[in-house]
Amino acid sequence: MNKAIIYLDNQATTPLAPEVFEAMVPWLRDNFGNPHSAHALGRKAAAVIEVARENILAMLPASGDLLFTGSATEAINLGFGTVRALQEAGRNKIIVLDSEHAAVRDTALSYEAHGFTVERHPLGADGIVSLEQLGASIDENTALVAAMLVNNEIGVIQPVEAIAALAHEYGALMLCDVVQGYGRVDIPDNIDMAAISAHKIYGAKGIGALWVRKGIDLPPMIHGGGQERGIRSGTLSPALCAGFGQAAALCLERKEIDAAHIQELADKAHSCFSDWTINGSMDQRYMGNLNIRRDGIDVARLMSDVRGVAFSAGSACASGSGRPSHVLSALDLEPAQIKSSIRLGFGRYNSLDDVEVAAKLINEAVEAQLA
Ligand SMILES: Cc1ncc(COP(=O)(O)O)c(C=O)c1O
Repeated sequence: MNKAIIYLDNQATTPLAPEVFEAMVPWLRDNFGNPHSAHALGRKAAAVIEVARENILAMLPASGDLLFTGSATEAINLGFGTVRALQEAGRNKIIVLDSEHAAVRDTALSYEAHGFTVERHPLGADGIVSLEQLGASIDENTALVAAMLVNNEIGVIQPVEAIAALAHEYGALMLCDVVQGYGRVDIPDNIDMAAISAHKIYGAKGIGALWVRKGIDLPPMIHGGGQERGIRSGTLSPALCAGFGQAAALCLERKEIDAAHIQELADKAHSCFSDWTINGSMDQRYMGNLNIRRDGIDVARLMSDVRGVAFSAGSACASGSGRPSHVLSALDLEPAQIKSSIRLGFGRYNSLDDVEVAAKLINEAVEAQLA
């Protein structure tokens, strides 16, 4: 691991776990069979993919299938395909929370061109959706409600189980982006689809998956050789799948250890950054995410002054766009407060020392700015 830089950006991506690397190597170096070939080499590769699938399914609701994709973004795009059949049944409304990742928000918006109305549902000042307000928006025209489990920018946990129940009351489907929550926060049993990504759970980039409840009509997205039940054709990478499966198995095995470690890092960070204000709910949050603000600071300057710490100014996906974070805007923060916010993301491989040293560097640079 690169120790020259203290890595506190674990929502953008996580380092590869050493065990994941070990699980992938044989499938890159020695076992090159096409998993879709019928001979012994192919069957061996197919078998490792099925073991990976089972390992990933262990932390998802029972009674569903897992389709491998190239990323969570692709999985979300795939899942949205379900609205087509619902449109034929007269449903033409999609509801997404205002804090959804661009993968959900922009996919939803792309359906406006196909006759759907897309509602971006507002949040409370703590970043959590009001179930009462959401319930009033869902109706018999609603095809799909999409809500994320853990927010990538501010770490708040949405009441996904209750959201799915509301969607079901009106016969709508519920898609949950569990990218930041999988392996860390329990996933409710009543959702209909879930998108996950290996590189957020100490796996490799380039692979994600869509979990879909049995019986849901999911139209094919990529046509070709008929892999992944004919829905997502293309030769799977046994190495990426094996790594993803190992990453999931490790998350399950280490769930309590990792959670305790993250809590310890968060406690340390909360005391080191006591002069800052936390953005988003303190009660419903994943502790590995700390989005904080300090009035009057220039975050771009802070990031260039503190080069020894990898952290983020808002969402990594939005950074560089020059636009204010849509999630922080949804919290009703002033533009100046949004501009003075940073995101620190703690992970399995961070130490208390990392947090302490990073906090010292960041706080010193801030004091110099404010002096
Ligand atoms: C909440 C959330 N959803 C979706 C994605 C997209 O994941 P991927 O990089 O696998 O496409 C991300 C990645 O930043 C994310 O944080």
